Amino acid sequence: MNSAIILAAGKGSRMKAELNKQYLVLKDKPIIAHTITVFENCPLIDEIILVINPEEEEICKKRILDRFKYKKITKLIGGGAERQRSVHNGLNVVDPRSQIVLVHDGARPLVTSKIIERCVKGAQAFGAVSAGVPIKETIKIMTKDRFVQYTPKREDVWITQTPQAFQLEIIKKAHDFAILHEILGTDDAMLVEHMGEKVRMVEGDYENIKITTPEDLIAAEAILGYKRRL
Ligand SMILES: Nc1ccn([C@@H]2O[C@H](COP(=O)(O)OP(=O)(O)OP(=O)(O)O)[C@@H](O)[C@H]2O)c(=O)n1
Ligand SMILES: C[C@](O)(CO)[C@H](O)COP(=O)(O)O
Repeated sequence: MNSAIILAAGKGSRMKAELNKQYLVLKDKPIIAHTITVFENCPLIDEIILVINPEEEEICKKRILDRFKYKKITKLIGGGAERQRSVHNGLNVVDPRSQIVLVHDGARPLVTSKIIERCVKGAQAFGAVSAGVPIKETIKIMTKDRFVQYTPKREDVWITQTPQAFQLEIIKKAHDFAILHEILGTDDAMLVEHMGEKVRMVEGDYENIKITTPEDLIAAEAILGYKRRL
């Protein structure tokens, strides 16, 4: 069986909206509802653990759970001050029978079943994978005083997305390692890297954007509109 931890416990501060960005409407439903629906409809996913801000439990129940009546959400749990803490809280309640655990940003509503499938198969084969896409720009690594240190070769650089998928024992070990060594990462793959384990990149999609700032909402509306016309 495979579990998905969907993260929605952030503050959405960069979105500068009245409401946490997860509950902003994108086309016909809240952002988080788009995200959960993809996992709900993916045959490779058996359970969904939804991680929310406990202060938003009522809004989540009223606007999401009572309205869409998802069958695969087995647990609704509180997140933490950092994304990593939210993931850790999710890991604590994953069904122990799970082989693969996916961690996904609730703020990435344009994820697809195909990306999920690639992540599950990748984690089965390699132990730890992250969705991602090759960069299209040129990247500069800077010094502290903002001078260019060097320019990595474009073919060596990908943009990390989610889902990130892991064999259960690997990701649990990585989070315990991070706590022991006081490592705070911006993604879960980084914690596995810090343990000296390999992480394989699998093909995400340029449309699998993270809705972080207002213009991302405009982009997501446009992508959804375009996809509906296909
Ligand atoms: N303590 C946190 C921080 C983030 N997240 C989730 O992790 C995903 C990626 O984080 P990000 O896009 O940075 O969301 P926020 O932290 O809410 O945004 P901001 O940094 O603008 O406040 C989001 O779905 C967010 O809800 C979480 O569950 N718990
Ligand atoms: C996990 C992630 O989406 C990979 O790109 C990203 O690191 C999340 O960062 P955020 O600051 O929590 O948005």
